[in-house]
Amino acid sequence: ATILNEPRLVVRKFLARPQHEGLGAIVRRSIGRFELKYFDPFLVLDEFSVTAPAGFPDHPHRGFETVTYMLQGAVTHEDFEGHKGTIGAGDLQWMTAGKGIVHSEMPAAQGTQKGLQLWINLSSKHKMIEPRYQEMMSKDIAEAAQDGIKVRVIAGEALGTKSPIYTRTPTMYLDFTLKPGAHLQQPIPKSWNAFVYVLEGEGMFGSSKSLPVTGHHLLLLGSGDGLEAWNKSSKTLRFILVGGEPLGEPLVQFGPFVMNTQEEIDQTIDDFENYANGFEKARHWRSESAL
Ligand SMILES: Nc1ccc(F)c(C(=O)c2c[nH]c3ncc(Cl)cc23)c1F
Ligand SMILES: [Fe+3]
Repeated sequence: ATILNEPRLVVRKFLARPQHEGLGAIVRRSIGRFELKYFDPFLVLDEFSVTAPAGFPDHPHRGFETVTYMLQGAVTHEDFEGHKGTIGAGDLQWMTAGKGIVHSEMPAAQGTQKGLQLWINLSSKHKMIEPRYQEMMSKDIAEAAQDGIKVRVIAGEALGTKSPIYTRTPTMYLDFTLKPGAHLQQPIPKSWNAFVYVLEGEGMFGSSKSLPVTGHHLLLLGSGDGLEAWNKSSKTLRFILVGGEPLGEPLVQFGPFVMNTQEEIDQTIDDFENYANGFEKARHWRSESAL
């Protein structure tokens, strides 16, 4: 049965290559790299790989959200409010930094920890809200399966299944696994920007005559009412589909500070250096993992 009237075509394709980030960590950055600095409302998509003692030691965030989804291993996060936890394979941490968070994100186990971290911008009216976490264990993430398709619904809705995650900036985040031969039609609100990031196997996206796309590739989708995908290979295909409502606001970014004007960035740097306006607890806090 045809669900989509106007399947979105792939308008740009990027191979995410490894680069250094944090302290000795490796990330494949697709959104946020030079050629694709911002895909409104998305600032960064990192496919990270980190092995102790490397990691992401104490660092701040203001003005956006980080969504960490573990694929292998585990990461312990710890912030300046004393909020601490470990996210293991399949677990999710949706962190709304708002007016300010200082935290560390370090390997929690031996071996290589792998996952995805997506940075979602907040609208000017939400940039200075109180920080907030929404955390889900793998077993609690909504799953649905149908016709050779399995979906884990991180945010939004798919195959009639909804996620409980509240997305301030309206967002969908779907983890799809397609068996050989499967064909997917997933609606996406027409006004949203959307992309696919392939994790495993090879798939066709947008048109069944398009070239197969393999892992570590980011595909920007054009206009239309949804994503159509095919797995015509003999292996399992796994990818994430992420979409969000563009904010359409000015963007001024200084590393982990994302505001709307240079003055707000200057003020943020001043707040951070003077432990003020949301960064008070950074004055005496150091993570236990600090070397
Ligand atoms: N500003 C800035 C500077 C340096 C960093 F390393 C970071 C940072 O923590 C991360 C960058 N990508 C990541 N993917 C996964 C995880 Cl768990 C953390 C990060 C950061 F935010
Ligand atoms: Fe962080």
